[in-house]
Amino acid sequence: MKVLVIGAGNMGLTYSEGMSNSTLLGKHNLKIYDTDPKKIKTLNKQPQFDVYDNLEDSLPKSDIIFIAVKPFHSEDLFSKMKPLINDQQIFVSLMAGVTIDTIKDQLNAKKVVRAMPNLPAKVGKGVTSYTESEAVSKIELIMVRNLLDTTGTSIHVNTEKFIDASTGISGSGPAYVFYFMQSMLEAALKMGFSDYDSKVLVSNTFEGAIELFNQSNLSPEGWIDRVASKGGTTQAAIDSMEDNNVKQLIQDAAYAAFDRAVELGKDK
Ligand SMILES: NC(=O)C1=CN([C@@H]2O[C@H](COP(=O)(O)OP(=O)(O)OC[C@H]3O[C@@H](n4cnc5c(N)ncnc54)[C@H](OP(=O)(O)O)[C@@H]3O)[C@@H](O)[C@H]2O)C=CC1
Ligand SMILES: O=C(O)[C@@H]1CCC=N1
Repeated sequence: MKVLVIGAGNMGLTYSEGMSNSTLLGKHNLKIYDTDPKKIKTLNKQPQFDVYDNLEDSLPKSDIIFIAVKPFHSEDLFSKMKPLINDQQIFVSLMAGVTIDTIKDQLNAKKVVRAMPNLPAKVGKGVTSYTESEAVSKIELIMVRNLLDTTGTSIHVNTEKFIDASTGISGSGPAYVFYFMQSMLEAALKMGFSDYDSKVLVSNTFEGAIELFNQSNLSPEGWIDRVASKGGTTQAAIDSMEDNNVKQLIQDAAYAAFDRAVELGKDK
């Protein structure tokens, strides 16, 4: 099985690294194509990849093709790919918004998997949702899932609505967590802690809370109750968040990302 990754940016390179570290693909079965000469130069120093600066030499002989360019580059890319593809190839799009129908139409492809990963894939802790066009067989879907799982874990969804929805939860989600971290870091700095101490306080608080959550059956609300004493400091913080409608604002943000994913699909 030969795999080609198109676009060696955040996601494309992350997936390439994940797949190259697994035993699924032998040597010279993983190719990367990018248009940026600087990226090509850097990648050429990494022996685990076969690096290409053109589609003619990389695309026709590949079985599974990951597409990891920005959505607004897809139309131009598809027009260049179209004359070089065949009906047996499977195209796995990691792009936000771009629908399976758009890919089938603009690329003239039959077998398409649409996936929504997230950036913790870089450390093997990614979560990817995916769904497929009718022409993708069960065996082919298992092969794709195995590749997706090289970067963490995955969930299969039955409709593309859930790909757009998961963009609002897990795809963009790491940025919401970082936003929360940044806010706490800024509060710690304001209180007078050094950069280093602020980082230690905040990052260990996040890590510890996630670990507690993962090792129990308790909901986040259940854990809040364990932290908060009646009339105490945590209750003061939670009351402040509730008074300011923070929960609703976070939900609104997730829906804004979901809506934007749908909108990106309509732009095509
Ligand atoms: N970043 C994230 O956390 C997530 C991203 N995604 C999706 O992944 C996709 C890629 O995002 P990301 O990795 O962040 O983007 P990047 O801009 O980091 O990477 C895209 C890469 O593709 C290159 N490129 C552009 N046009 C072409 C082309 N025609 N042929 C080959 N390579 C090309 C770009 O080069 P150049 O820089 O010169 O344009 C760049 O190196 C997006 O569609 C996004 O929606 C999904 C989930 C999470
Ligand atoms: O912001 C974006 O559009 C992409 C999709 C999900 C995360 N990054």
